[in-house]
Amino acid sequence: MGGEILTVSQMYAADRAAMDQGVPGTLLMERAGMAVAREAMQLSRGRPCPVTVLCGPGNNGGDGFVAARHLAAAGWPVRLGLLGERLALTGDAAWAASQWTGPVFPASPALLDGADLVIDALFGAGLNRALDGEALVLVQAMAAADCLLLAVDVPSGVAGDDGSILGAAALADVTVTFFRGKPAHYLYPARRQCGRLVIADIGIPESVLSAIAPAHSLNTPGLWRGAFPHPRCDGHKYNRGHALILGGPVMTGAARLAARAALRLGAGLVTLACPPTAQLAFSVSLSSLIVHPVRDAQAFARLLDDPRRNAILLGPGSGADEMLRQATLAALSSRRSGVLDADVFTAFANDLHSLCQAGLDQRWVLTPHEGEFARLFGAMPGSRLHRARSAAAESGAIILLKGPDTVIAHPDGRVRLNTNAPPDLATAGSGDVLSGLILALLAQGMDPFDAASAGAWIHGAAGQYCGRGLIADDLPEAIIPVLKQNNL
Ligand SMILES: NC(=O)C1=CN([C@@H]2O[C@H](COP(=O)(O)OP(=O)(O)OC[C@H]3O[C@@H](n4cnc5c(N)ncnc54)[C@H](OP(=O)(O)O)[C@@H]3O)[C@@H](O)[C@H]2O)[C@@H](O)CC1
Ligand SMILES: Nc1ncnc2c1ncn2[C@@H]1O[C@H](COP(=O)(O)OP(=O)(O)O)[C@@H](O)[C@H]1O
Ligand SMILES: [K+]
Repeated sequence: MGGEILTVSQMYAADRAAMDQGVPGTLLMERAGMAVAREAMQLSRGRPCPVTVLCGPGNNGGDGFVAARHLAAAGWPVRLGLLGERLALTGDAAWAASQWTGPVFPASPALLDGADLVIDALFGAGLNRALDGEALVLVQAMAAADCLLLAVDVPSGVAGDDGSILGAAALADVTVTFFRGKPAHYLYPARRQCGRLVIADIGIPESVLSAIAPAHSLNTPGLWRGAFPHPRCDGHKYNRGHALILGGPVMTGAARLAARAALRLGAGLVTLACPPTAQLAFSVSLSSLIVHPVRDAQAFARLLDDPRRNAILLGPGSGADEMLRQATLAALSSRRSGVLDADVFTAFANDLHSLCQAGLDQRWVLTPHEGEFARLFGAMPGSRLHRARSAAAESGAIILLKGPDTVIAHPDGRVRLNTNAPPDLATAGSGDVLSGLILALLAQGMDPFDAASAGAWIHGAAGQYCGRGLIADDLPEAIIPVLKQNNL
């Protein structure tokens, strides 16, 4: 199954396209409900246990009716509660209810008493306003219940497109969705509420995707493996790229981490330009690093006269001063590619305009965390997905918005969501390693959107490899095993 991510309206379009190709809606719902029942049986380890299915007024509820029927047929004692009137059900959901021969109780928290497993089929893609009244009470009761919870499509209360929670959503053990994942399955806070995600095949033909042309996908190696740089057997260090990093006078660790990561990921040479006062600190840190003292931004700009220095990183530990501003503007006007990180966002706070005027475009990757993002782009409304997309469109650059659910956005509207990063990566200097990884790939000529994607994924994989107790210094050392294990 591909890593495309469908918005709610795209999922409805996929349903419609499947029906247009002759797959009846009732069959889609039957398969959806069967997939839910199958997971419910697995969750209860194949041993029949008391199940409560809470069904809502739409097709999510319809899936619940189908799942209830299959569970009951397989010997699970099922109680079914419906929010709303049975006679008010329409379409496929009405059909699904007609196939259920057991009693239909009014949905109420009391139905959860004695259940070992609850199936949350209240609302899925059709949630269009914040939960309140009875619906909110039911979701709160599920959240408080001491039993296994399986969510149909999404935990009810989750907004499918942006991962926000509209009022409340219970923490599911498993969420079963259909055909493809939706943004909420990968974006916090909703991602946490989903538990383990199962994507079930319900017979929607893959071919419907070509007309839908999803702009969002999971960041998987399949997207960029073919473009991943490898050393040529007849090559030399210069055709593996020469990366240039601007270090600063005080926080030298950040640029050192980035440099180490860039060397490990295959940049042929890495030059670190720094104030003369910091030369010693950089020189003793890494023998394979070229250290170049620069007194001012003009001296830094002169390093760009050598066209072999083909990728630039500014920001980590650079110091948010006028020198960084001028060096950044010089780098942008040199028509190279590169990464802007950390102090650049402070030096250009609320001044995206100057970066754009100097030549910011899609050869550049910006890697802010939330705080840095707000510094450069101001307080934008909306989800992280929406904001990263808007910022990419506004700046013309690749935006990699860091966090547990890193969003990588291209100005043309494409978005990749990176989901392999463990929380252990939330440690000082880990972002500097990430910018060094992306820098190395840019230096080796990789397309910037792919370089950002591959860098984020390898960063996550390195985090997983190190596991608990990792510090940022460990990450560059994990690059060799990560590359080996993943045939990169
Ligand atoms: N063939 C298919 O299409 C397939 C679809 N599939 C399944 O369908 C699901 C989508 O179904 P759906 O579109 O019917 O939406 P659903 O999530 O059931 O909710 C709609 C209802 O909820 C109500 N409502 C909304 N917000 C509310 C609130 N805050 N508080 C209270 N009520 C609220 C809303 O009321 P209204 O706004 O009309 O007043 C309406 O009655 C999808 O998630 C998947 O599980 C699968 O079977 C695969 C095949
Ligand atoms: N909870 C988390 N789960 C997974 N990854 C995380 C989490 N928190 C932070 N990260 C990742 O760790 C890195 C931290 O970067 P950053 O905040 O720039 O740190 P620093 O400035 O110290 O280098 C980013 O790549 C971010 O995506
Ligand atoms: K649900």
